[in-house]
Amino acid sequence: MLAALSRVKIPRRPSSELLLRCIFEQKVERGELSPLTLSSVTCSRKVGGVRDVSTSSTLCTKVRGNSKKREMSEKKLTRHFVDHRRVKLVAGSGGKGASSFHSEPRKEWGGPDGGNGGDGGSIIIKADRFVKSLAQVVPVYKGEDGESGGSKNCYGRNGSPTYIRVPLGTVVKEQGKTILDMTEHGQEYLAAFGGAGGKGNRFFLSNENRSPMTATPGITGQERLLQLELRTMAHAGLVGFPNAGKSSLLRAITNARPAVAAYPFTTLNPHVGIVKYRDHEQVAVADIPGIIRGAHLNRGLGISFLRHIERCRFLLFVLDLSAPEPWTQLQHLRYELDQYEPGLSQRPQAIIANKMDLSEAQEKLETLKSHVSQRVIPVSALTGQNTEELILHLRELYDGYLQGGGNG
Ligand SMILES: Nc1nc2c(ncn2[C@@H]2O[C@H](COP(=O)(O)OP(=O)(O)OP(=O)(O)O)[C@@H](O)[C@H]2O)c(=O)[nH]1
Ligand SMILES: [Mg+2]
Repeated sequence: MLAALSRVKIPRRPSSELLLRCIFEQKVERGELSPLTLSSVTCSRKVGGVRDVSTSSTLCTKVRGNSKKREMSEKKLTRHFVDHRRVKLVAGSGGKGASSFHSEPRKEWGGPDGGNGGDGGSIIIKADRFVKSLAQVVPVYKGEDGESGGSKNCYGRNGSPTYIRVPLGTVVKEQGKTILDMTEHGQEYLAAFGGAGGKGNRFFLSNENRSPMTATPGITGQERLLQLELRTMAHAGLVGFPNAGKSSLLRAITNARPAVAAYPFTTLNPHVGIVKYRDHEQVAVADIPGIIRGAHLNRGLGISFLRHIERCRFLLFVLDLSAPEPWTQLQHLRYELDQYEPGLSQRPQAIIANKMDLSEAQEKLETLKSHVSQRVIPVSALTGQNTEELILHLRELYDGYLQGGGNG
């Protein structure tokens, strides 16, 4: 029996992918995980060439690299990238005040000399542009306690503040309510106040009471339970059903390298790529994992990614022209976005008809155009065909956003 079993070949890769996906989806459902990639940003920093619309021939891309390598990187990123954390903060307590009396030879009644306790250390959340994910944030932070006061009027040392460094774009929430948005490098938020130090008996010295015995304990530090949430900060978001070719398109127009494969939910984390223009303007484009019907009810990869779309200034709806009715895809996508946040689908947008290299695409493109009022940009992410028009339109959207008071 065992020998027979050992002869059965079990395909290794598909099962491990399935396992990874199951684990991931379960974690996302439980709200423990909704990773978003850091690498993409790092990738995009590596971009050497400047995007120039007159050199469209360089835009043609192939799906490069071997699939094993890409898969590895995606797994690695899933493991290391964290965009959601619940943290318990307990600020340091104040040190207790001392109760003592000065005494030395020939000066027996020197009076009270108990010093005050030091203040407890506060906990401060600080935005840092060098931090790229919430992976370093631990579940519990305990502030440093203040030291107790001593005799001879010695004051206790204050507890030093504890800093929690978070990436730009982190939203701090308490009981589901947004408290603040960390958008600037160096921005600080005093999240939990340290307790005040207790008073030593010297403090209670008065004309009425020349030898007070009283000394007070320090006050306990503030306790809070906060949620930290990291949202993608990209100008444009590629929104589409799984397999529509979003990742391929990001590869075609930027130097980011998200994984591309012929099965749905290849992309598990948003990737950000940068389109560079000759005048040094840069537009960040995010490849967001595929959205399916019912995503607003947390189906598929669910709500966690709709959260990232919310942050994008404009949307690029990517439609798969090899699908039987690409225009229904668009309706479903809009519906999902609006269910998540009313009006979200009305952001400045472009409709991208992808996979134009396929034979039946041209016909469907005409039908699609008759179904929608917005501009439709036909492209092929695989061959790079017409990505130039997309890049130009992206710039128009970006300029429109800047004129509308955006600060990039
Ligand atoms: N023929 C053709 N195939 C394409 C084109 N763009 C993407 N594909 C193929 O479509 C499949 C899916 O592409 P991806 O870029 O992974 O799609 P995606 O939208 O990122 O998918 P998810 O990450 O699963 O949401 C891959 O097999 C691609 O090679 C295109 O323009 N033409
Ligand atoms: Mg993808």
